[in-house]
Amino acid sequence: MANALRTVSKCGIAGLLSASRHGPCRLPHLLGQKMTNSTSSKVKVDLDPTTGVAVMCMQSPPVNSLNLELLTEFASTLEKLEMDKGCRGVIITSSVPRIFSAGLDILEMFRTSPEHCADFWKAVQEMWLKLYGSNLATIAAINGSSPAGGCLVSMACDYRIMADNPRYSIGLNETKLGIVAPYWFRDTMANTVGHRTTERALGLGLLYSPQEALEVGLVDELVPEDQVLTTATQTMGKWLAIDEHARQVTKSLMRKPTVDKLLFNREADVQNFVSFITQDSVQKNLGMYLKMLKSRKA
Ligand SMILES: CCCCCCC/C=C/C(=O)SCCNC(=O)CCNC(=O)[C@H](O)C(C)(C)COP(=O)(O)OP(=O)(O)OC[C@H]1O[C@@H](n2cnc3c(N)ncnc32)[C@H](O)[C@@H]1OP(=O)(O)O
Repeated sequence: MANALRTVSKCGIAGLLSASRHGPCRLPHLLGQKMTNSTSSKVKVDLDPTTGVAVMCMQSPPVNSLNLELLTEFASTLEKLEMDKGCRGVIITSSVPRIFSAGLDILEMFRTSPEHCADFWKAVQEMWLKLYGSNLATIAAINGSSPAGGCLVSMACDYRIMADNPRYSIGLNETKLGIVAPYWFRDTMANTVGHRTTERALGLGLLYSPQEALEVGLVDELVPEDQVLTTATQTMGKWLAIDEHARQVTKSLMRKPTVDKLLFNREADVQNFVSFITQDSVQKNLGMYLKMLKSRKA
């Protein structure tokens, strides 16, 4: 048990699981690597060595849609931070004005090959496993709209602070696209807001205003737009003031069953996604939704 808990503190919940199934946690070469002010194409990361807090900023205009590239970079950045002994907490935010993330990039699932869909879905799984199973304290600084996959990223954090701007929205709106949020999206939401609220939200494909999201517990706090990041930084101090080992093990106890469900069924989940998304009727729905997005501009 003591060994297992030590492994948790290095690798997060997913790391513990990979340790128990495949030997010691992966990517030992990343241990000790320092990341300060590194800039990559779609995720900028700033690690403050004095506080141990990193800010991961999605910077993929126009809408931070989660395509294969952004998802891969997101997951690998998080993995490096996880392995960095100088990092204890991560704040996730966006540099794109008015948008946190538009969710999964629909173009990755529309008229692409089954092989591409499978690779894309593996990247979505990987991002969620790393974030939801992270040992780091994680805060979403939601400084814009956050539909579907954007909402998933937010919910996978330990705490959510959203800009109090009624023009922004957040929620799992998949049914509005004629698609179905998979069970691990649903579980993440149910763990956040409870079963009944999730049932209604998913069934109706609800996108909540910040005030509504606060009321149902989808976000924890609303602040004026220009204070989202500073509030996230202050709040992180509270999470990091808790004994690290106690916080990490408690987080693992809360999240491990949900992480395990996907971790032990990844391949079946990929197959399920590919066979669903490649159906003609689903492709037609995605095509219509894309058309609708474009026609709103005109
Ligand atoms: C068994 C498994 C089943 C499958 C499970 C699949 C789970 C899926 C999860 C998802 O995340 S699906 C994606 C859901 N996302 C949305 O519904 C958001 C759609 N976008 C918007 O509502 C708006 O774009 C916005 C985010 C509110 C921003 O509005 P704004 O007016 O600022 O920008 P737009 O002019 O609308 O968009 C600019 C540009 O970007 C394109 N775009 C927007 N969102 C996406 C997206 N998610 N994927 C791909 N492309 C997107 C939009 O079409 C515009 O393109 P152009 O017209 O400039 O070419």
